[in-house]
Amino acid sequence: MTTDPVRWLWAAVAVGLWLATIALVQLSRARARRAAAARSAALAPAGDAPAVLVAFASQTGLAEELAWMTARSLSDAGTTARVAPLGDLDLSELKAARCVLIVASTTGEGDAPDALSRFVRQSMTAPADLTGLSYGLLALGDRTYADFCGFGRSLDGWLHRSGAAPLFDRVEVDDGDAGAVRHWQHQLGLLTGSTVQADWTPPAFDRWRLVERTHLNPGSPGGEAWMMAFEPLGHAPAWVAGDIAEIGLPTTERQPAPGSREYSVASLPADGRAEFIVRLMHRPDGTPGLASGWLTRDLAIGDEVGMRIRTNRSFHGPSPETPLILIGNGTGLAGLRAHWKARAGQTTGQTWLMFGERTRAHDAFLDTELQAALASGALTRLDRVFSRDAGDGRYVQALIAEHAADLTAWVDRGAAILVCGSLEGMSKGVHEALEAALGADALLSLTESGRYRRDVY
Ligand SMILES: Cc1cc2nc3c(=O)[nH]c(=O)nc-3n(C[C@H](O)[C@H](O)[C@H](O)COP(=O)(O)O)c2cc1C
Repeated sequence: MTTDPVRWLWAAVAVGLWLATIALVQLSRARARRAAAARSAALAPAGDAPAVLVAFASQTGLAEELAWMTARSLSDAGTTARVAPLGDLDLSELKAARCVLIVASTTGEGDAPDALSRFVRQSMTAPADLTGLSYGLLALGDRTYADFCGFGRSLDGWLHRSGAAPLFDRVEVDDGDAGAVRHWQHQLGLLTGSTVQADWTPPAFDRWRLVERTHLNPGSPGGEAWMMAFEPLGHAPAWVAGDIAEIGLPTTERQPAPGSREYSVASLPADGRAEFIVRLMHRPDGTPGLASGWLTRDLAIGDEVGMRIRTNRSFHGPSPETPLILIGNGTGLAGLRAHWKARAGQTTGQTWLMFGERTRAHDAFLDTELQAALASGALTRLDRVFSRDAGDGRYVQALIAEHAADLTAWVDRGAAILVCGSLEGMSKGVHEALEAALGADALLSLTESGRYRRDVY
């Protein structure tokens, strides 16, 4: 044993530090426990208070799917949850919820999903009084767009200005990034005090086999467009017109991480197959696009792919009696086709298709089928425009201007409008043409009542 007083002094200091560290750790653990308890209290339905609200703002269905997974996580941890579209809530309902978890995607150019247009106009133009409301926000976006998570961010700012208190920092998800989604799950775990988190991997992909591939536009000045048909091997899911398929990409050297691409489904379960229109894309160096090159070039008839079909509520059609105006360009014909097929053979309101592509000679996609649909009454009217044809040079929006009076009459009779195709150029041009034909207010109220819907990409 040492008798050196300096060593004794150092030993005493070391023991003191050690004790202080333990005390600090315990204090911070107690603080963390108190914070977790406070957050759980924010979640736990007090008395007969309603369940925790999980709200979603979704354009193509992913935010909705994640909202349901969030609710399931909460209920697995013993916290009752209810799911609602954010756009259907008014401010008093939101405030009364006291605790809301929101999954919000961004669409267009940093915009809110279409179903939120009324909410944005009526509720978000100025700060509201949401004091007493706690919220967690999962913002979905994609960094390849200029305004990453634009809507999620403005929603967060508005909630904050309205006096609502964030439970944790906004979680931003870039293109479905699994790490960010796990972070959201972790936050849910802290809220509910549950450490076990069910696996959130989305439903497994079903196996499908490529059975047919047809070149729709040989000789076109534009990129090749292919109609591709897949048959299910085993389980065949149910879906409706407007839904979206995710096709799994093979992992290769160029694509080491598993990925998927989304396509509008052009057929219905009754067809016994899932059909898509795929445009062969090229990268700046001229090589075929990763997914489109694989689908239209490398995949052979008989080859298998993994695929799952996702509900895309914001592009579902109206009731059969409602007159329907379908507007689109290029591969957007796929999403529209499922709609007129769904109305074939039913007593329906009239169905009018407006379609734009490059040349009549090479790009009159599915012409034989369109003529048959006209003959059978599945389509009642067809107008097409070909932008590269001599003396024409107009895009699909030109048809709206040209037939504005008829279009207005259809809308006055209750028609719904579905638009499918490219975001750049087409959807903006079509939107402006519809505003010019119908008036901005009328178009807004069509959006709000779900009679104007878009699936643009
Ligand atoms: C037409 C379109 C426009 C988009 N615009 C943006 C955007 O401006 N900013 C962004 O961060 N993400 C944008 N995204 C990416 C979406 O936010 C992302 O795909 C999200 O997961 C979609 O979720 P949802 O299925 O719930 O709508 C856009 C996606 C599409 C299809």
